[in-house]
Amino acid sequence: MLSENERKIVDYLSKEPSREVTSLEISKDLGMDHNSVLSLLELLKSKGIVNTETQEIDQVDLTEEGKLRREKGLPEDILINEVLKGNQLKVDEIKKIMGKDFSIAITWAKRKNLIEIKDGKVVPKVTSYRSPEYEALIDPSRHSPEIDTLVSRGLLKRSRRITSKVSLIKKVETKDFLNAVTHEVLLSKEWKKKDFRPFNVEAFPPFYPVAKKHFFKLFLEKLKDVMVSLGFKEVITDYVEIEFFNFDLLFQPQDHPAREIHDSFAIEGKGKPMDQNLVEEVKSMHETWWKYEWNQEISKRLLLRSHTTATTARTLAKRPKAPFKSFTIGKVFRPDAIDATHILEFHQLDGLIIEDGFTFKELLGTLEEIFKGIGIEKIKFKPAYFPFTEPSVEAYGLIGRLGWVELCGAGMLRPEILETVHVKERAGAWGMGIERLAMLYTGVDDVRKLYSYDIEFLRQRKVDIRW
Ligand SMILES: N[C@@H](Cc1ccccc1)C(=O)O
Repeated sequence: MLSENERKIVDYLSKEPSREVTSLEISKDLGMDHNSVLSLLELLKSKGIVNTETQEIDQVDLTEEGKLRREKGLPEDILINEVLKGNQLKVDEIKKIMGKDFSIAITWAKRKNLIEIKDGKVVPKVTSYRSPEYEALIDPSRHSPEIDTLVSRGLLKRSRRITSKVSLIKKVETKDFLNAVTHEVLLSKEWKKKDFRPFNVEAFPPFYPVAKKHFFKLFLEKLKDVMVSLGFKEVITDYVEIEFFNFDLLFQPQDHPAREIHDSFAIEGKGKPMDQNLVEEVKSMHETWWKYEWNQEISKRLLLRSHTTATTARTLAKRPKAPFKSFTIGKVFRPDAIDATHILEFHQLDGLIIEDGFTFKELLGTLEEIFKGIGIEKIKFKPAYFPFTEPSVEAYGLIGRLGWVELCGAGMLRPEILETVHVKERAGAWGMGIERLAMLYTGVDDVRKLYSYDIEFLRQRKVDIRW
């Protein structure tokens, strides 16, 4: 049984059965894609209807640059024309006329001995010129010795193409089948005279992939779901931040190396004026405890936030009423050398809990709950240091064959911070990096792949979390 396209080819070949034709001719005459013709011929061959003989033919095609040169002319041709027209032009004048083609034009004109340069002037050595390569560029299918030169100049490229020589070896009745039961077919009673085309019920249907969300986006959304289900409210603030929220409000002194705990991307300009009462409170807190002169100008400097704890600082500045639970997930920016585990912009999740009598133990318990939410059952804590929390810890999770993996930094917000924002209750905070977790759950071994646009790669990704 022949398909409609197979039949078209057989019909075409049957017109002049003794003539040998090529797949390229079939493709051109029947208006079918050449690759489809090749695969249809393979089918016909396997059914013993045609014989094919594969040939490889060399062809040359114009490159993008070649197309341009064909339109505008070769640089040395343009140059020599200008020189002949302009009567001993200076090199500088030629430079102006030729623009960025100047050096290619001079190189080729000299190589071909068309010009010489004397006393800063370009002197022609011929009275007219048109390069033989240009003729070859107009019609690259003619085999001329210039083709090689054009290939080496990057104006033409060679490629090999597979074609087939085809001959019909079996006569087949190409029956005209009915494709469907239509109104006309019924009325004309055509169905009594002709057969219906049999369907191949074993053939695979074409694959139409259903669009889905980017797997990393999906991962971020799942994390949000966990936080929301634990009663945290989402807060979103901007990437461009003032040092006041990235550092000062978090009790990182301006003249202290702690300020350098994150190298950051500075941005030109200054931030808008802020709540001056809060500024005064922060100033006095820094000056009382760190004993230096706090400078408001420094706190106005702009940067790309280096941690999402800046969002927590902004939340605190609004003097939230306890009990209060918030989180943020967003990008942060730190200068670094990019490799499989480092990128300059990555995501963090920061959380904040304010509650009367909230304890350090409760903070650790909350973190355990969050990590359980994303399938990490075993967690341990190690003492750590952050300028804005005391006590501070780092949390580690036991993740499959990877062993203990660092998950986040956390601690009880320092009283110096809570006082400046007039929060009387106690507060816990934490910040965790997201990319590493996402890599663990999505089987990606290079952090850059989390941002991939490669459709094939993306189609194969799954977010594999039991939560
Ligand atoms: N901001 C810290 C993490 C952290 C947040 C909140 C409290 C304690 C630690 C970091 O980026 O490493």
